[in-house]
Amino acid sequence: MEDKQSRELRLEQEEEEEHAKVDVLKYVFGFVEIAVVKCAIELGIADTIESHGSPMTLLELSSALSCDPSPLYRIMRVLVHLKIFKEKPATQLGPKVFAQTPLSKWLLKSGQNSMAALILLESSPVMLAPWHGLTARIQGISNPAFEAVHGEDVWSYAAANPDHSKLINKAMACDARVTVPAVIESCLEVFKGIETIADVGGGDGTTLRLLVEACPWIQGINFDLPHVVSVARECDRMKNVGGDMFDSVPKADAVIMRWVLHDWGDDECIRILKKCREAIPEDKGKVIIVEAVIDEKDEKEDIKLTNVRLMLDMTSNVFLSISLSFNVLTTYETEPMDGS
Ligand SMILES: C[S@@+](CC[C@H](N)C(=O)[O-])C[C@H]1O[C@@H](n2cnc3c(N)ncnc32)[C@H](O)[C@@H]1O
Repeated sequence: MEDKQSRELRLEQEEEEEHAKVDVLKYVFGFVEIAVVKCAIELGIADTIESHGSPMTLLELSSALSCDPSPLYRIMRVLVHLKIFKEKPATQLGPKVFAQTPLSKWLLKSGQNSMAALILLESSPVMLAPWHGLTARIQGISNPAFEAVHGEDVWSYAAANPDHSKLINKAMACDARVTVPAVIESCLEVFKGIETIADVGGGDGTTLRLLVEACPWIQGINFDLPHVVSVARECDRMKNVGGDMFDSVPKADAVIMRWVLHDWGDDECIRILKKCREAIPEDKGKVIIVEAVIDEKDEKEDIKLTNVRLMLDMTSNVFLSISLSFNVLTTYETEPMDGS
């Protein structure tokens, strides 16, 4: 006869098998979530409800978006299931309505908290195609998968394709608008005493603009590839300089790099850091790195953030040279170089 312990173990295994039967279907249809969210952004569903000023019925929404109500309803049903929008029950006076949630507001096409550009970048055909080369990449058969598909690395491709470059810059800017104020608020001490700072790989200058606005004692240089800075915005106490960080970095009291090193392998990171070291004063220079860090030993980590860090690391693996990822602000005070 089965004892209590064996019975419990058997029931636990049966339960796990039941869950697995359903869980595996996530991988059959996983791509649909991204496609539906992308569609919601492209249609401007969140923007339409926002400018309407109150929740909308299906007919109001379909008329505002010039869509057939039936397919729109099916998209809305998924978006409600994903808790991106809320469906509020019908009242005596009218039918059910669709309302914004904190999550749908991240899908607005513009504004302080918009992540739309980053979602549109990552779900663009250009960025999705390389994922088909992940296996070959892991087996070491191919170059970074982006190069294998597009024939050149991400940055050369962006230089030759202004629309894609614009999408990258917009995507980076929307993330910067969210993370940079948090970095400044929690690490203001780091920026005290810095008179000039170069943002290396600074994109369209959003990070630096937020920094000089919050720290009026700082003058900034936004440094990036020439095709990027040629379309970057100018603002007070900040200028744009084009160049290649593997050749040299503009001289300043400090260098900041946000989301740059994770794009490169160890050898390239060392070359970039040496150029940063040459650009700052011997005795009091700073290199400030803002990155995602995977801490495999931290068992108390927020599981959702760990998920984001691991996924970000996979994008580095597919698109670029191999690297680990970081997510904290780290500063290195300068020390005399020993030539290594
Ligand atoms: C992931 S983006 C980060 C943008 C920006 N730091 C931010 O946080 O929004 C990486 C940036 O590095 C720039 N970059 C790539 N290669 C470069 C190079 N050789 N010299 C200077 N910038 C480079 C890219 O053009 C891009 O703007």
